[in-house]
Amino acid sequence: MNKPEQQPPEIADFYWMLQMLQTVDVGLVILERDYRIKLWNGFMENHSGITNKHLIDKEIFSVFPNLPRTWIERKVESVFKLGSPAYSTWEQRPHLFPFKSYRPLTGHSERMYQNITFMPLLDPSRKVSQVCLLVYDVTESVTNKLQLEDANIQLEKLSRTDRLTGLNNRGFWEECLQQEFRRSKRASELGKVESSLIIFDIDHFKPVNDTHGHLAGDQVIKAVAQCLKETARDTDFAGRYGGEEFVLLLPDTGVEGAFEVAERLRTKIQSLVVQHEDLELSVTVSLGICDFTTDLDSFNLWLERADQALYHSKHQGRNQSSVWSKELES
Ligand SMILES: Nc1nc2c(ncn2[C@@H]2O[C@H](COP(=O)(O)OP(=O)(O)OP(=O)(O)O)[C@@H](O)[C@H]2O)c(=O)[nH]1
Repeated sequence: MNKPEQQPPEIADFYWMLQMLQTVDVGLVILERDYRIKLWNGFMENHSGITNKHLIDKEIFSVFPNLPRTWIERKVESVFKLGSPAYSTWEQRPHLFPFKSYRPLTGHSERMYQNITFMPLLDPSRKVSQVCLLVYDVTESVTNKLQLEDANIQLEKLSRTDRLTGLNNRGFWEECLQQEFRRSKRASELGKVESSLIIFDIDHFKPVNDTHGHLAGDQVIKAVAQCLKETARDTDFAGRYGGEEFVLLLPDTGVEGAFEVAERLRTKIQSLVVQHEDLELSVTVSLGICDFTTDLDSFNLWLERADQALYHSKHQGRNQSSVWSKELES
């Protein structure tokens, strides 16, 4: 009987190590001092579609001309020079090798996210003779992280948005008002500040609900909100303050400008025709305006004064705009 051929222990070790390098779920690329490829393991073969034997001894930039050469050279040269590893995370560079992402869970991400380590490999005299690039596929954890961030952004947006109208809700809008109040207070110490507030309310809204139902009322609220969105500038802050009460904060706008905006809003809403089933509904609004003045000691007082002006409009017959003045103080 033939005895199985015995191999010297070093050769056997070499084989199992080679198999491990080939099958490990991390990309391994070994580069010589002159950037020739010495190893391109199974992971790299599978994801690039190019086998080790086509790449071996070829200069990496000649086979992958789209690689960021200057960046790689900077990393590799530092490893040769200092003898210590260098790193790159997906946050700095999402990928080095543009491999497709195949993971079913993360199907929406087109490319594999990669963390890269550049490892020095030492020869027997302890000199760095080669550099090994370890390519980690971090797509799954990155995608989870990005999805979580997306969800948080959506949640934050939802938490400050009014469901029915899509306007800023009362809580978030009040935060904006507080901030604008603080900004105006600070700026007023240095010079003149202009900033105004409009609050308005749909006239006789209760009968709309009572006669035509809540859904009809909701349609009217949505249409008024749309007018408000169309009238406000990008730098203004529009919000739904309560049921049929709306607010508009106008930074860098004096009382004359705010009055003009209020009147534009009022006439626009007056000419609205809201379609609900076979009904055509029209409404008007009453508005109150108050500009920032240095005697205001809180944002609440600013709001209160605008509200006093709004009630003046109501008492004067509705469908009109009023500017706050001392005489309106109750
Ligand atoms: N459809 C609908 N109605 C709402 C909503 N929020 C508040 N309301 C209604 O709005 C009405 C407000 O009525 P009032 O405060 O009496 O005011 P008004 O009838 O507009 O009278 P004036 O403001 O004095 O002109 C109430 O009937 C509320 O039920 C909402 O989201 N949808």
